[in-house]
Amino acid sequence: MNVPRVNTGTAWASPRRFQALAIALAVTVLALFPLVSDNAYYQNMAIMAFLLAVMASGWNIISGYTGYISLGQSAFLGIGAYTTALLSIHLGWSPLLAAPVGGLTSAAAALLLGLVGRRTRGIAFVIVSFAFLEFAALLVSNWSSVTKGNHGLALPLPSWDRDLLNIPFYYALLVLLVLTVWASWAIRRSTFGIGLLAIRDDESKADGLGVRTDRYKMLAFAASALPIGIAGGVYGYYISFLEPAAMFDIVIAMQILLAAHLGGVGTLWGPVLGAFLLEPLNQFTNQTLSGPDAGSWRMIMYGTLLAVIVLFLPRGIITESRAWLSRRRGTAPAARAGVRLADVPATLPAPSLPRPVGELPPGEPLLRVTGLGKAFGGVKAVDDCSFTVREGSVTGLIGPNGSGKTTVFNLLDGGLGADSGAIELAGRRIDRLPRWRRAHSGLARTFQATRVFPRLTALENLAVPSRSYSTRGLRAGVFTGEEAERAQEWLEFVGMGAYSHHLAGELSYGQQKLIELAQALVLEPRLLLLDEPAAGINPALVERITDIVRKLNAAGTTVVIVEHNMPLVLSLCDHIHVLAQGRVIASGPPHQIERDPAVLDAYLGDNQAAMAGTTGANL
Ligand SMILES: Nc1ncnc2c1ncn2[C@@H]1O[C@H](COP(=O)(O)OP(=O)(O)OP(=O)(O)O)[C@@H](O)[C@H]1O
Repeated sequence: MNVPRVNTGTAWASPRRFQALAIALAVTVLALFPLVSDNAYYQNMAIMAFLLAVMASGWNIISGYTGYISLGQSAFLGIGAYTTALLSIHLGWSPLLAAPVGGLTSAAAALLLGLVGRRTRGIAFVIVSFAFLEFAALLVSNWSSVTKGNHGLALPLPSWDRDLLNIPFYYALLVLLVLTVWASWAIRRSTFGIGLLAIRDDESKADGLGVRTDRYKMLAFAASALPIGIAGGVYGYYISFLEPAAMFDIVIAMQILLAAHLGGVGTLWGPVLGAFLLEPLNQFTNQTLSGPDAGSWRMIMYGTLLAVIVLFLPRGIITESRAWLSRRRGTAPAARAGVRLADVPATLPAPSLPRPVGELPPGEPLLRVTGLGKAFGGVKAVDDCSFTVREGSVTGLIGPNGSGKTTVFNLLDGGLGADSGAIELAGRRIDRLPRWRRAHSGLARTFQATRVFPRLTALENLAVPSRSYSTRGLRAGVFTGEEAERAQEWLEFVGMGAYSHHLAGELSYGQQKLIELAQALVLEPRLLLLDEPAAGINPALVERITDIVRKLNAAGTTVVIVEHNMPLVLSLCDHIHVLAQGRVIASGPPHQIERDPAVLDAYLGDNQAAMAGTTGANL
């Protein structure tokens, strides 16, 4: 099965080809420039532009791809520079050879910041990253026995022929820039990169789909700091004198942010373009602003510029111009509003995995929940809750609003930790397993309020839960490989095959529900938890989802449904558990449950007569 491709125009004039030509031309011009001109001013400007581009591209990996906005990334420039300087001063290493060690030291330091990133997100992380920069500056200032503190540290002067001037620095940083952009491209095209983008859009959801988010983030932090640290080593050698105030400067962090936002955060070339556009301005301010207030004026200027960009060019030059071009050329995926979805195919995509957990002992339920408890402050949302789910069944979990159904799902999939009780899947305790491992143990779920990754395409959404998903799966070509084809098959199974290249955030609520369902199915779960699959969608879509559930069940998937739509529950489920105040008050087949006095009482209090006429309605 082929993944549909977006029309990118005639081959000879396609934007992709135009972009490749422009890049090749720019790299050639930059590579030849020092050979045809010995203008030191422009060479210096290019060196500084390369430096900023490397830093902005590195920043883009953790902040653009992964969504952890860091104000501390310039600390890695300083760490790389100081490591390089100390190695060259004390061990006599050539600074250009010591610079990669500076990069590795920065990557190691980034892991420390990453440890904080395991627990902190959003604005709190921005503040922590800024504190990290300040901490690094203070450490270097005060550790004078090693760093010479505020007196500064002098590096050896270049040993090469004076006629070569700055050419070795120029090429060292140009090569580093090319490598950084290449690494950035390879990451973006890998399953690892898709995982980072998923973390950016919804980290806890990515976790629930089997992405090892902690490990991914740590790797992203290290990958982001490595090139910046190497660049720091080269830059330190270039300026030959290091001072903490200059090397750990918040103004550099601002420039990185500004370059990335100007070009386009999260894009491959945006940070590079932004750096090249910003550098002339940096040079201008260096020449015109001097004196003790120069730093403050620069901050005011960069801050204002950032505000202007965020207001008038929020997605940056690259993304805005791409959107404009595709509107003009009509290459955006065609709007499909109101288009009828394709029928659900008669058969499921062929399974690609062996059963994730062992065969069940005879008589053993697939899911056994025993004495589960969860309290939020004084509210006992789930209280000594016990039930089982038979393999091959479609089991309903119903109950009045606030009875704890969603909390039970959250405890099952590991989104919440239980206060007490045990959960066994196929005879194996899973309640102490991390969330991603539960997803890989055969458990998948959908959410009451649908959660897709809005800035990923439908197909990329389905690449996130790929089973081979691990850092070992770091490779390019996710869009054309076997995984993309399987993802496409699942999209087609739910009727969304024609939408593979649409951004999930631009699809309708019902379509997003189907994408989320397909996403869960890519995991090939043994137990599928559906939280209100029929809520907020039209009857035709309810019928489609019912059809899908029946087909999945016929193929061997066990399903647990939380739903208020009673006709759906009664027609689809072969067994029902009723929750009230966090515990199971009744269990049985649908015909028994709909007449159970305890159930009627839980839903409607004493007004049981009214209930007699409502079994066909939503509860
Ligand atoms: N994160 C939370 N913090 C505090 N209280 C919570 C939290 N999540 C759930 N609760 C409380 O736990 C109880 C059970 O909520 P839950 O969402 O599990 O019920 P539900 O049966 O799924 O309800 P509904 O049918 O309305 O979706 C409610 O009283 C709710 O307010």
